[in-house]
Amino acid sequence: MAATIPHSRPLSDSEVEGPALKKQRLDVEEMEVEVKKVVESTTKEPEEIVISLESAQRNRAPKHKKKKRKEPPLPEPCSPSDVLYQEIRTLLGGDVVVSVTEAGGAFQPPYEYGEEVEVKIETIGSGGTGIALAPPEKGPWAVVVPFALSGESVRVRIGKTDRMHSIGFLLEVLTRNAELRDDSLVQCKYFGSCGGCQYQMVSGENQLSLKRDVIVKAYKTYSQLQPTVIPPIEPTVESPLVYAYRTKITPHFERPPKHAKKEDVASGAQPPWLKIGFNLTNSNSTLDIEECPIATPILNNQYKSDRKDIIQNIFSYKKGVSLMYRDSLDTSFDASEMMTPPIDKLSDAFTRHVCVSDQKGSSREMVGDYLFEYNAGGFFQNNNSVLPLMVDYVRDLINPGEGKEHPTHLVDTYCGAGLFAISLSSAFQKVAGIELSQSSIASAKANAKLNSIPDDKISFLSGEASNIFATVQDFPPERTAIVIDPPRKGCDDLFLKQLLAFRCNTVVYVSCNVHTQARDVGIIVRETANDGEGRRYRLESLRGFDLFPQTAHVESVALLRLY
Ligand SMILES: C[S@@+](CC[C@H](N)C(=O)[O-])C[C@H]1O[C@@H](n2cnc3c(N)ncnc32)[C@H](O)[C@@H]1O
Repeated sequence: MAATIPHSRPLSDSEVEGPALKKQRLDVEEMEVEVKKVVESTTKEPEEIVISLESAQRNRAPKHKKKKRKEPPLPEPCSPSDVLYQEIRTLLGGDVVVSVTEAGGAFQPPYEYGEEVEVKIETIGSGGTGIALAPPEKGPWAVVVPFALSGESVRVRIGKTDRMHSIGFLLEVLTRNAELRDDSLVQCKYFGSCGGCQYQMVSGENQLSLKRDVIVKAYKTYSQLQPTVIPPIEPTVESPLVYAYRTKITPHFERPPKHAKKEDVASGAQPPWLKIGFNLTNSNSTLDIEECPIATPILNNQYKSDRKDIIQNIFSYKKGVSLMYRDSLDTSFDASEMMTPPIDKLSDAFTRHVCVSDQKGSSREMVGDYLFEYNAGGFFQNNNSVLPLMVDYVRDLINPGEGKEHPTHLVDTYCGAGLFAISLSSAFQKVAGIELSQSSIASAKANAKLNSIPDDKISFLSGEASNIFATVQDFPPERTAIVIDPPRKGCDDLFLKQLLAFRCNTVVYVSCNVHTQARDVGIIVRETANDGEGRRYRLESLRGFDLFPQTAHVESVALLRLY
C-alpha cells in the first residue's frame, strides 16, 4: 500500500526555476569558509554506462529553440554540489554526461516545472537525498528527491533544475524501502519541509551505516588512492543523544516586507508573512519553526520566548536577523573555583545550564574532565554528548600500543578554543596549538590556565595553520603527533607542503567534510608513497562519528602513520 508523507508540501512561489541550486544556509562559522582552492579534478571514469550515447544526444537536444544561456561553471571540487554531481555522473555514466553537456543539454530538463512524475530511487546521495534516474525515453537525467530512500518508488513534483538533474519534491512514497523507512520514528513536525534533518525516518543503526557509506564513497571518489591502501572503514560511532543534542542553533528571519502593516501584529498573532526559523529544504526561503527537537531543551525554551518578542517588535527590525542560541553551563559561577579541587561535578556549577544568545557572550562546557570557555559566537563543536568519545578515540589512536614509544609532543592545528590540545595534554611533554581566530586563541590560552596546564608545557599561537611548523622546530618529528581539524574547505597547499616537510610520526585528521579530508589524505599518502622506509605515510584507520544525528552529516577521523 502506498504510504503518504504527511509533511510533504506544495511548491512555494519562491521556488522558481533557477540556474543552479543556491547554497544552503550554513552555520555562522561555516560561512567564514569560502572554498578558494582549486584542486585537480578528481573525476573518475564511469562505473557503468546505463544509457546509450545516441539516445543521450537525441533526447537532450533542446526541444524549443531557446536563447542560449551561459551555463554556470562546474561546482567547486568537494563542495556539496560537486559531491552530488559526481554521484549523478556515476549513475548516468561519465561519457553520457560529457556528451549531453557538449550538446548544451546539461541544464535542459526533460520535465516541465511543476509536473508530477513517478520515479524509482537508485541510491541515497551523500547529502542524504534520494537520487532517481529519469526513464530511458526521457534521456539521461536525474531527479534528486529529498526524504526518499534507495529502492523506493515515489511520486514527486518537479522543481528547480541544476546540472543534469531536477529537484523532485516528494508527494508520496508508492513503494517504501521497508528495511530503511519507519515513519513512526519521526519526532519533528517540520520534518519533510525543514532543510535541517534528512534521516528522522531512518533508525539510528541505519543512519550510522549510511554515514559509513558516505566515507567509503568519499575516499573512492576524492582520494585518488588505490583501493588497496584504503583501510576498511570502521563502524560509525553513535552519539549518546540522538535528539536534544544540538548545543547551538541559528534561526533567522527577514524584516517586514513592503506590503506589511503594523495592524498585522496588533492582536499579538503572527502575521503570515513573518517566518522565523530555518531554511526550507532545497530553498533559501525560511520555514517558520517554533521548536527544533534536535536542539537542547534550554535553547528551545529561550527561542520560543524570544519568538513572541520578535513578533511584537518586528517593525523595529530594519534588516533580516540571524539569531544565535548556545547552550552553556551557568557562567555566573566562578570558573577557576569550579576547577579547584575538590571538584564536585554534581554541583550546580557543573549541572545548571543557561542559554547564551549574545554572540560576544561567554559560553562554557565540560568535555571529559576539562572545562572549556569560549566566545558563544565562535567555533565549538555542537554535540557535547559525543565529544568525550571522539576525544578519547583520538587519544587512543595516537597511542601506538604496547612496546612502542608514545609520542612526547603534540601539535593541534586549527585548534579553536583548545579542545584537543588541552584534552590530550596529559599524555605529552609539550603541546602547541594554532588557530586563525584571535578570540578562540585567547580562549584556548585561558582554558589552559583554567585546567591547570603549565605555561611551559602548552602554547597557543594565533595565525594561519601553516605558520605552526616554523614555531615547533624544536619538536622532534619522530616523537610528535599532529591533530588536524580544519574547516570544511580542508587544508591549503601551503599547509600540506609544510606538513610533509615536517614529516611527524603520527597524523590524526578530524573533519566535518569527509570529501576534503579524502582529498588531503590522498595527497599526503600519494606524495610520500615513493619515499624510503619510515618516510611514507600509511592510512591506518578511518572512522565516522555521529556528531549530527538525524542529518546526513558525518565527522570523519583518519589516522596516518609513517612506516
Ligand atoms: C572545525 S573547527 C575545529 C576547532 C577545534 N579543533 C575544535 O574541535 O573545537 C576549525 C577551526 O579552524 C579555524 N581556522 C579556519 N581557517 C584556518 C586557518 N587557515 N588557519 C588556522 N585556523 C583556521 C577556525 O577558526 C575554526 O576554529
